[in-house]
Amino acid sequence: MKINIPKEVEYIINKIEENGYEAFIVGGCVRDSLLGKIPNDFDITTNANPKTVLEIFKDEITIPTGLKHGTITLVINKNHYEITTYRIEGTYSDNRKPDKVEYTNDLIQDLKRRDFTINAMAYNKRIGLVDKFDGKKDLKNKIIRAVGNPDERFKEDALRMLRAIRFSSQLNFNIHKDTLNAISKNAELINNISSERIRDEINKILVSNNSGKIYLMHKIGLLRHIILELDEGMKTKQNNPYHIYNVGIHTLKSVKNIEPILHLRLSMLLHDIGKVKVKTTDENGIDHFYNHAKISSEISVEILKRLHYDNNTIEKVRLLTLYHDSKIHPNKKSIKKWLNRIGKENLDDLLKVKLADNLAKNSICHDEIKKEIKEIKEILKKVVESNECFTIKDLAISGKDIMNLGYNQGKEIGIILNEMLEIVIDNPDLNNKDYLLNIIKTKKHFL
Ligand SMILES: Nc1ccn([C@@H]2O[C@H](COP(=O)(O)OP(=O)(O)OP(=O)(O)O)[C@@H](O)[C@H]2O)c(=O)n1
Repeated sequence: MKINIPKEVEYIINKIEENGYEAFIVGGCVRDSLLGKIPNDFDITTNANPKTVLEIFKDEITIPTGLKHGTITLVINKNHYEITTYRIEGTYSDNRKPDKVEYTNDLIQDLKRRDFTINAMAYNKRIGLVDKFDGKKDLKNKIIRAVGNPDERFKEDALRMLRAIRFSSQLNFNIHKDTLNAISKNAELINNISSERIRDEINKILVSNNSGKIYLMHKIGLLRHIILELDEGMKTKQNNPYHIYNVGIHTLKSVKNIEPILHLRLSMLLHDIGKVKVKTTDENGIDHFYNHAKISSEISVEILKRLHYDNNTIEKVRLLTLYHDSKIHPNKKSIKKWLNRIGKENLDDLLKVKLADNLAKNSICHDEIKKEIKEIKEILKKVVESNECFTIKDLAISGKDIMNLGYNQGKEIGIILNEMLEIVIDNPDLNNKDYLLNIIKTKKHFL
C-alpha cells in the first residue's frame, strides 16, 4: 500500500527522522488518500516533543499554534502543516477538551484516542500503513465506527457525535450499531459544545450528497438538542392535496432538490419550520398552514442567530423563507415588482427555492411549476437585458428633483418615488423626467 505524499510533507517527515524521531501523516489525509481523494491538508504526528520540533525546524517559519496541546504549525512556501506530538489525553470533564495533555512515545497510544477507525490510521514511506484499529477494513465496508469504547470517545468530545453523522453523509457510510447506540445515549452532551463548532458540522452535512442523514439525527435524538424546532417539524403531518409527505420528509427532499450552496440548502431546511406552530385542521380533516412562511422566516432568523451564522447568510435565508410561498406571476409587471423588492440575485435564488419546494410535493403540480418557472426566467432575462426601469434609482427623476418642487426631505419623498415607480413599471415609456414631474405637480395630495 503506497500513498502519495507531497514533496514538502516528505521533506518534513525525512527531516524529523534524520534527527532520530518518528513521523507519520495521520488522520483525515490518510483516510482521504486511501479513498482516492485529494486530502484538504496533511497533518503530521511525531514522538518529538514540541520544543524539539521547533529546534529541528529552526531555519523555517514556525508558529506555536497549539503549543499547550503539542501542535506546531510549519510554514513552507506559504503552505501550513500541523505537526503534533503523540498524545495521551487526560480526563475530559467538559466533554470538549482534555483537562491536561500528556505526551507519549507510542504511536498506537496516540491513534487510540482518535474518534473513528477510519481517522485513526498513520502512514509513512518507511513503515507503511499503521492501522491497528482496522480503519482500512471499515473504509472498505463503508462503516463509521468509534475507536474502542464509543461511549468514552463521545464523552471525551461530544462534537464527535455530529462528526459521525457528517462523515456518514459526506462519504455515504453507515454508522456502526454500537457507535449509533452510544450517540443516542449521549445525545444531550452536544449541549456542551459551542454553537460555532456545531454550525460548521451542520454546514458540511447540509452541502453533502447525503443531507437526508439529518433524518437520522432526528431518529437518534440528536437533532432535538440542536434545532428543536426542526425536530418537532419532522413529526408534523400534513394532510392536504399538495402534500404526500410529512413536513420532515418534504423538507429533506426539498434540500436535496436544490444545489449544494449553503444559503440555499439552509433556506430549504428551514422554509417550513413555522408549520408546526400554525397548523389548523378543518372539519374535513384537511390541514391548513396559514401564514406559515412569515413565521418560518422569523423562526429561521432566531435559529441562525443562535448558531452564530453571519448576517449575510441570515438575511438571505430570511428573504427566501419569507417569500418561498408567494406568487410570482409570469408577466413583466410582477417580475419587475419582485426585482424591485428583492433584487436580481435573490430573485434567481427564490425561483430555485420555489422549484425545489414544489418538486418535493405531490407530483400532480410538478409539470405546471416547471413550466411556470421556465416562463418567469425567460421574462426575467428579457427585463434585465432590456434595461427597463424596476428600481427607484432607474427612475428619470430623483429625490432632489422632487425637493426642488418644494417638498421637504423625508418619508414623503420615498412615497412619491415609489408611486412613480409603480407608474413606470406599468408603462416603461412614461419614464421621462418632465412627464413624471408634471404628475407630481398635479397630485396635490402629496403636499
Ligand atoms: N473531535 C475530533 C476531531 C479530530 N479528531 C482526530 O483528528 C484528526 C483531524 O481532525 P480534523 O482536521 O477535524 O478532521 P479530518 O479527519 O482531517 O477531516 P476533514 O478535514 O474532512 O474535516 C481526525 O482525523 C481524527 O483523527 C478526533 O479524534 N476527534
